[in-house]
Amino acid sequence: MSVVKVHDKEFQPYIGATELQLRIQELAAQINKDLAGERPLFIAILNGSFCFAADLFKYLTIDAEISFIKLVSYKGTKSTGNVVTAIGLDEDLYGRTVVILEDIVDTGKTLNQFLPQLEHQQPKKLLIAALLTKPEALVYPIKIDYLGFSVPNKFLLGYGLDYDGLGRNLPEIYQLIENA
Ligand SMILES: O=P(O)(O)OC[C@H]1O[C@H](OP(=O)(O)OP(=O)(O)O)[C@H](O)[C@@H]1O
Ligand code: HPA
Repeated sequence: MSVVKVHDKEFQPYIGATELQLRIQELAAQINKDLAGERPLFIAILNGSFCFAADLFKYLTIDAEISFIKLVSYKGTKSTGNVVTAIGLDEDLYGRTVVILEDIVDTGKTLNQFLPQLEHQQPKKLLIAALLTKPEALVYPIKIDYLGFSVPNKFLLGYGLDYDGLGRNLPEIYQLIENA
């Protein structure tokens, strides 16, 4: 692994492909143990989570379903602020064990705005699996049930994460080199 340049910025290797896969296998093993017999519904939030979702799901050995949604945020009126709606969520969550799949919880804003919509449907359990989180960046507290890595507050790239549309196809995770 070496430094990569995407658009105008340089990124250094941060988490290798093997380390990623080993950690995701550990998360899957824990989920296999915790949710056996519950036939959980995994909801992966696009775009960024597609690599994490695909790999984690392949390591599951229990009965499980998966669905993909896209969140769209737009400016509301001053009184409502940003509103996040889901495109593509067809399943009825009532009484289900639901696991949200995210590549990264950064400020927590996305999930903070979206989770109430899911809770409204009264799932039996609403769990969160996130590959990455940046504790120093978290503004909206989110309880992550299955966490891959806690990382410093630096911009990351690769394994689904993009910089202005590019870099999602890198099989490992890179960190922005500041002032490069
Ligand atoms: O905790 P937050 O500060 O809300 O950041 C996390 C969100 O940001 C990224 O999505 P993004 O909106 O960049 O869209 P993308 O997945 O299509 O890249 C990521 O996939 C999370 O959904
Ligand atoms: O560090 C990041 N990299 C790419 N996309 C992101 N979305 C939230 N945080 C990040």
